[in-house]
Amino acid sequence: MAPRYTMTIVTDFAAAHYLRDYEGVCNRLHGHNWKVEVHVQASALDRVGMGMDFKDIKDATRGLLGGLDHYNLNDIAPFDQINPTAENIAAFFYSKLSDVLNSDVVKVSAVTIWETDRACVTYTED
Ligand SMILES: Nc1nc2c(c(=O)[nH]1)N=C([C@H](O)[C@H](O)COP(=O)(O)OP(=O)(O)OP(=O)(O)O)CN2
Ligand SMILES: [Zn+2]
Repeated sequence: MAPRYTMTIVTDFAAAHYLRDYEGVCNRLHGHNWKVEVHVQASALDRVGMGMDFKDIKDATRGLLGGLDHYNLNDIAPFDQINPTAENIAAFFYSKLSDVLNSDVVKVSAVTIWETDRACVTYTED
């Protein structure tokens, strides 16, 4: 069996949003403290014995958060064009983090966005 290690970090950001074309109160401006879980898989360890340093995953994720934290997401690309749903936010993080973290042995495997304490979306790709 080939080894597989999954590293997970959790961070968060606060922002406002509203949902376009949505029947319900969420079509009005409101805010969330979104929790962002990033899962990264490695098929081998480095010389230290890590699949990927948590710090590197957090730094990459927080680099993206800086562009969202305390903004109205509807004002910020791509959410000025696509709805800032948890699904679209999860796909956004997955794509951006894959660009900077993926290598021959490491791959972003999933991003989970918790919109509230009781509701989340996980984005993965086959
Ligand atoms: N599949 C999705 N459903 C909903 C999303 C989403 O992104 N993906 N988003 C919303 C709204 O943004 C809303 O703010 C969150 O709704 P909800 O989970 O219902 O939040 P509440 O805390 O108000 O709900 P409770 O009933 O108090 O649990 C809606 N749906
Ligand atoms: Zn909302």
